[in-house]
Amino acid sequence: MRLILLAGTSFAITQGYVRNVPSLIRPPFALDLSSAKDVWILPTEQDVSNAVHSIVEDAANKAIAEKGSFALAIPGGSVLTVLSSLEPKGDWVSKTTLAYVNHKCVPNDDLSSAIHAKARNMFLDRWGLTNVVTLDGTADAQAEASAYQAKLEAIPASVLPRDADGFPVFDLCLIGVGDDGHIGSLYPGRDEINEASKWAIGVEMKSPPSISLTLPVMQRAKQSVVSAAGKSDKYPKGKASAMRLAVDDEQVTPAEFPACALRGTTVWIFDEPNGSEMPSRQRATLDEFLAH
Ligand SMILES: O=C1O[C@H](COP(=O)(O)O)[C@@H](O)[C@H](O)[C@H]1O
Repeated sequence: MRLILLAGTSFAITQGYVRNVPSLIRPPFALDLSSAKDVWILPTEQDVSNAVHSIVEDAANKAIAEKGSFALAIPGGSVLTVLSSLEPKGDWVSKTTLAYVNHKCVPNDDLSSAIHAKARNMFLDRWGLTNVVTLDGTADAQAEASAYQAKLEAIPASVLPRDADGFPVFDLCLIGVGDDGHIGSLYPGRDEINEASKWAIGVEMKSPPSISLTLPVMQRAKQSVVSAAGKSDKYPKGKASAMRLAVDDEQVTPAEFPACALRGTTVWIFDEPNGSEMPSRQRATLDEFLAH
């Protein structure tokens, strides 16, 4: 892909298409909208869960070996269920700083809608992970987003490194995707996906509102992962069509389907049903994934 910068507007040329991508690109990050390269379709939901567990532990061990700490960002939804069956090995938990990719602006102990309350209940308390960047628990999304960014900025760069553009670089970012293509709380058809300088933003689309990490932060994680496996009450048919749009459809834009903006930077892991609309994609066993 080639990038042409013209009078403050960026055009990405991908596979013969010219796309107008206003202010989304903050060098040196190119928005690569060609098909995602790092896509794994594993046989079962359990395989996907095991693959994510392995990624978390490997990323933690590697980060701790390199810099003595592990900076992890997690979303809500099905990823919480995946993490709830992880039994941490070794002592990486005590060296982990956890942040949320997105979070509703509600009190942190609200078990019905606070990701933090759910995560505590499902695994954080059991793991003993207490070093968590939480919201203040108000309903003011803009103030919460500013405060969240300030809390992230206060984390030393030895724990949460910054890149050359000043953005934080999480060791691992697990990113939730909805079947409308939203990532974190960056929804289709809204301006938030274009945010190119803040680390966290307020999203007042639903009630209660949310905060979300921004696309540049998601893109800059050392490693980022989107997983989709099984079905849920929200997605009784799974997310097969959405995942195909996310990784393979070269016509969709981030404005229409934000998840496609992660193609160049993210590892995508699906079970067979959620990968079923990608018949030409290679299949792998869990062992092959773990050995790669
Ligand atoms: O709306 C949301 O959905 C995503 C995806 O949820 P999932 O249950 O389908 O994995 C979630 O990650 C995010 O936190 C939530 O706000």
